[in-house]
Amino acid sequence: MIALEDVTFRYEDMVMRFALAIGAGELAVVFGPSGAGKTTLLNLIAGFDRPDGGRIVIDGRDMAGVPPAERPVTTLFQDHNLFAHLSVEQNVGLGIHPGLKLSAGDRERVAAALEEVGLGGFGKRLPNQLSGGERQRVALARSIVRDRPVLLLDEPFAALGPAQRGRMTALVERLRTDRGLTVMMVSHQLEEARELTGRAVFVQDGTILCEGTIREFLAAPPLPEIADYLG
Ligand SMILES: Nc1ncnc2c1ncn2[C@@H]1O[C@H](COP(=O)(O)OP(=O)(O)OP(=O)(O)O)[C@@H](O)[C@H]1O
Repeated sequence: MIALEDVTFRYEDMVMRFALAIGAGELAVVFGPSGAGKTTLLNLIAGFDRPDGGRIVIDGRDMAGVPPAERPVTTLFQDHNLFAHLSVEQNVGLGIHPGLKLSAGDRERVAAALEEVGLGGFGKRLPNQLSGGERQRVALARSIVRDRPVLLLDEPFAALGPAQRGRMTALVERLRTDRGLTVMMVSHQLEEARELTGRAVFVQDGTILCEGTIREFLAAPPLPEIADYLG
């Protein structure tokens, strides 16, 4: 579903180089030190950054020249996901139509997505009338109505407490299995993904240093750098 073939990208003095292949319906947790290039990796896939070399193929299509809005990808960030002056249902509706012109069928899809993330009945509220976790669930509902096969998550739950983070991770996992989504999630807390079946991707100094299953990485970190990082 996602293939990065010798992709290079540079910020002034930092050169990054990524090669990666993720299958349809797979979960990959991307982790590694601050400044390693995790967000850049997601931005390259989403199309917010353009590679200097190499190829990115998503769902069998070369993404060269394809703008973010036309990629089969939706991205959820840590914050800045919602418009403060729009209601919850309007914010979710933006995932279907940027001009808020929603048909009756569209409104049903919005209501169904809000139910799916446990926010049925919250549609008329404004974002400032919600908790941080509820706001991120609204953003997740908007990702759902966009109906793209790839979901990229850049530490979207980092500002939440441990219990809330656990519930959000479980919700993402349910969406992945119910909808067959391919999910890449940046997280500093590999430990919190312990229960998930998926791949761990360790990024350091602008490259993928090592990959394995989440379980293997937690049970026996394959490199001293990873053991150091995990503490
Ligand atoms: N717009 C930019 N201009 C120049 N350098 C940048 C820019 N954005 C990021 N960088 C640099 O690129 C490197 C990788 O940044 P990136 O945000 O991908 O790291 P990260 O692994 O996501 O870090 P964190 O865990 O702290 O969010 C860092 O050294 C950063 O300073």
